[in-house]
Amino acid sequence: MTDKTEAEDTITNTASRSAPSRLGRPPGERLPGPKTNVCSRSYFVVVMVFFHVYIINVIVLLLYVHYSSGQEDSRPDSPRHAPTSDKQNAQSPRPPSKAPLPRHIFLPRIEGIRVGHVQKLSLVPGKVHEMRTLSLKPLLFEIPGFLSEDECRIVMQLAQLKGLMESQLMVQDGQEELAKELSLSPEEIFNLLDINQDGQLQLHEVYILTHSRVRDGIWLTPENLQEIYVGLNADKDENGKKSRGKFNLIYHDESQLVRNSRHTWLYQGKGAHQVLQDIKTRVTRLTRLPSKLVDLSEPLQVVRYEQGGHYHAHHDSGPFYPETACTHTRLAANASTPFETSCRYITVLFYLNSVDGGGETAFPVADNRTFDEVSLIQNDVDLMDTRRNCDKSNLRVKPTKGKAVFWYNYLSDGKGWVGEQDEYALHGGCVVTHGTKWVANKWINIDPDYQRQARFEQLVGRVVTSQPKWLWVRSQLL
Ligand SMILES: O=C(O)CCC(=O)C(=O)O
Ligand SMILES: [Fe+2]
Repeated sequence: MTDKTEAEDTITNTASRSAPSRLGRPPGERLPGPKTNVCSRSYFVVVMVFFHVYIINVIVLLLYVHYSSGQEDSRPDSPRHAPTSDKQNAQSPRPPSKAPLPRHIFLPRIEGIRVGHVQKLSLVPGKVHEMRTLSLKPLLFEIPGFLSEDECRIVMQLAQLKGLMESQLMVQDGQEELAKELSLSPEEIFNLLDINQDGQLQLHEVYILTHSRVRDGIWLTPENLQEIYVGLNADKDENGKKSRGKFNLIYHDESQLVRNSRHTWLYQGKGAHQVLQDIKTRVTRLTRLPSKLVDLSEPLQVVRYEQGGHYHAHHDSGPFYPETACTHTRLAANASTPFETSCRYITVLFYLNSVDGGGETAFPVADNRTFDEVSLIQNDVDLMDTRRNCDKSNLRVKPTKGKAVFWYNYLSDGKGWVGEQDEYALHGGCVVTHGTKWVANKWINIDPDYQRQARFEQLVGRVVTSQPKWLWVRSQLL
């Protein structure tokens, strides 16, 4: 070939230079004949084609990475659904927009089959756990030996090291301070409850009172309520003073607390004691939920009851209405909502020791045919009273070291997400008659409002690079 281009020349030269010894030719010597030129030209074309394709691929890839990360940074909600202005892009972090996020998670729910059904689980290498269905309403299971003896001991020791505080249900530090600062007299407290200020507590006010026993950390027995109510109505001249006196007694009696225990919180994320991280991993396997949901849930709560300690029946989660916000996702709530509740989809309760006497976990209405709130208190028998009426509960779980029980506090919405609160999930800790009782709670928080949960995850995902994963600066949950 005589009309060979400069490029071809370069290629043939390069080719000949690159393999002198194998071909047994001195460096710089050209391959003879036209066949060689044809070969080198096609070789050149093939190489160039590959080279260009490769370069184009790299450019396309770089452009894709550039644009997709830019979109994520600048659009907190959805790259496809929520285009934002440049001004918004300059601010970080920005409030979540209302654009709906596509659903990509469907929550698995373990089937109970029937009461007594046993399923084998592989949660830790070399060990098989057995999970037994305890009730279908609520969906409740027990797993003996979920924690080893060492794990129980370490969790209790870590809790002691951290220090346990008085569990005054729903009375937050700030409120205690506030109450002290206000130094309310029993009369003033009475007036606070007497909504219509007519000097009497009407049925609906008593109702609020009975329900506010959970809110205010005070437990009122049916007799107490009756005394207040009947007393007020019986003698119109005297009733005010009489009832207020009784109210005084009730309000200051410590044994009337909704809960009589001490507790602390143990962080389970990176850097935490290995046992705590292992427990979190095991819970993720047990519940089959995406690990992100478990990671973003509350820390482990460790509780210690002394002899005489109890926890009256309660729900770990509140009911959910459109205007209710979940405590854990309030960061992602668009507007301030009038009600806030803890949204604990699942409770995993671990028994860290075997209790000498009492201390069972009672489920007063488990597997009842129907749920009837009114029948919880009948003929002076208050099924929610775990100091007196645990023996009348439908189901009681004995605290045995290492055992875990877990249940769903919400029903499914039938579409793979969280539905309504399960009223049958009512439970409490029976009074400890001998010794002490140690338990730990792992709650898995999921917002029944999918959009809010997804926005919360997005927001937290962006903040965690510089801050600890757990954003409950001061938990309101007990
Ligand atoms: O102590 C128990 O058995 C129950 C504890 C409990 O329900 C709770 O801590 O929320
Ligand atoms: Fe509970």
